[in-house]
Amino acid sequence: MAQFEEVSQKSALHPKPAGLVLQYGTAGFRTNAKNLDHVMFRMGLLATLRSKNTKATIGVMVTASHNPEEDNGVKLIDPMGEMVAMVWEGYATQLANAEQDDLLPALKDIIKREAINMTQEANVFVGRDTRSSGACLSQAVLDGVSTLDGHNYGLVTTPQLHYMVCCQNTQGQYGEATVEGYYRKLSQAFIRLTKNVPNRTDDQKHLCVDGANGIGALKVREMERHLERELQISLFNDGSSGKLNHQCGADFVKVQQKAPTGVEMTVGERCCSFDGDADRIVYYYSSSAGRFHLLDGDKIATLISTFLKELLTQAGLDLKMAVVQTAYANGSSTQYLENTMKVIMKCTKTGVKHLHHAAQEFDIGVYFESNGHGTVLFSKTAEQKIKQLAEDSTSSDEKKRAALLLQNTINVINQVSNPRVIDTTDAERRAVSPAGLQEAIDSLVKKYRQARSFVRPSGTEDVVRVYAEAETQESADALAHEVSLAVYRLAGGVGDEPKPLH
Ligand SMILES: CC(=O)N[C@H]1[C@@H](OP(=O)(O)O)O[C@H](CO)[C@@H](O)[C@@H]1O
Ligand SMILES: [Mg+2]
Repeated sequence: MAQFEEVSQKSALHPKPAGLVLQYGTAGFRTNAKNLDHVMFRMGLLATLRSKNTKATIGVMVTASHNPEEDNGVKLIDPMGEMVAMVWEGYATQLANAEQDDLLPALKDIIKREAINMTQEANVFVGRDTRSSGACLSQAVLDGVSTLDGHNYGLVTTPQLHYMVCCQNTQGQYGEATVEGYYRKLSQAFIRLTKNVPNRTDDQKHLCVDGANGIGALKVREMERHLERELQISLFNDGSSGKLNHQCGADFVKVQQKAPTGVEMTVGERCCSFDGDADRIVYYYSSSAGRFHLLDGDKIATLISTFLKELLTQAGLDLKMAVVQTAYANGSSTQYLENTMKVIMKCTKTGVKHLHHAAQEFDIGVYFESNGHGTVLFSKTAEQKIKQLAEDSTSSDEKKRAALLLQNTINVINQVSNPRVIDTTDAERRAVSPAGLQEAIDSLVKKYRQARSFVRPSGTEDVVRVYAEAETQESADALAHEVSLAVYRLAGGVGDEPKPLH
């Protein structure tokens, strides 16, 4: 077929370095930008197939999120704005790793397995963050998508591209598939929501935003114009001089537990940080004693679910709400939500797609990773019940007010999303191999008060991650070090022995 001949010719312009092997991990492909041209071209091909296969628009986001500026990556977005289906992650890996001569057979294999009708039209939306390699790499994606079937949105955040894909596939029901449409929908809901907050002070209208020197900075500037001064933003790390994610951004703040470079915090001032593609957020402030307080994903989930629970009670609505976390959630947040707030709690594997799927099982599913990825999902039934109540002329003022606040909350939230020897179970909280590792961790944990620890292979880097929590910082550090040594000993460590953590 002519289509395949064209693929053959074009793929020669995007050659794969022989022997290079990459894996579609938790957040797609991610590595040094120099090694990604062929991957981008091939993801353009794959997104086209996925679009024909689902008869819907598919998104391709070119980003390496919180990683250094020199890196880049790519992730695919499925029709409703969610992460691409798991079996297609496998196809992505096959296609990215096929040597030059094996590309066509690999492509034909996917077409056959999924019984794809090649005459079906395709539509692919492409977006990228601010990395300097992004323009060329998104062009390589578009080379893979036939020119008629692609739309390049250029510079957008990951949540914006998810939103646009979802709008396109719901014929505008979710909103208008443009960046302006995104600002309008979210800012109008925000203004309505905050106007209903009694006695909102000027302090509460002010927010310091660390843009991580990336796309979040550009887009928050654009959005500010729509907020009618209901939110006044002081923007730091706007990309005009600093380097992307360097000494700033959500990951830096979460890991270092301190303010990013460039943000001058006054006591009690509200601050927040995005990551490199603005799909993570963490908040922080400093108390009068100069102590740094972080509001990470665990705290955000706690605040949101408490707020929603209050409104549900006021509205008299019987909706099933759950909070979904991962093994990284601080044990006290889980206990507080479960025992004090009486919220249904779920724990899943690391990675937004796992949390997202678990959250979909409830009328209202609040999900957050500790590092600040997350959102709230409302089922269709929940949305309908809330709408009915808001429009019901016979219900009391209090109920109506609560229902209206819930409605504005739904609209202010962008609901669409965004190795090897060690094997784990129980949402990655226990290791089943290598033999003896879990027992070793259990006996180390027993030595400390209020302690938890687990290990798991990262889904985005070639490392094993060690997590530890305990009553004091010193105990947590000591436990982390001891568990790292056990991993090194029992999982056949290579390279340097692990060093104590800070
Ligand atoms: C401990 C941690 O923060 N892990 C991150 C990280 O995954 P790893 O599988 O741990 O490398 O990157 C993922 C994608 O961005 C994110 O979803 C996840 O939360
Ligand atoms: Mg990110």
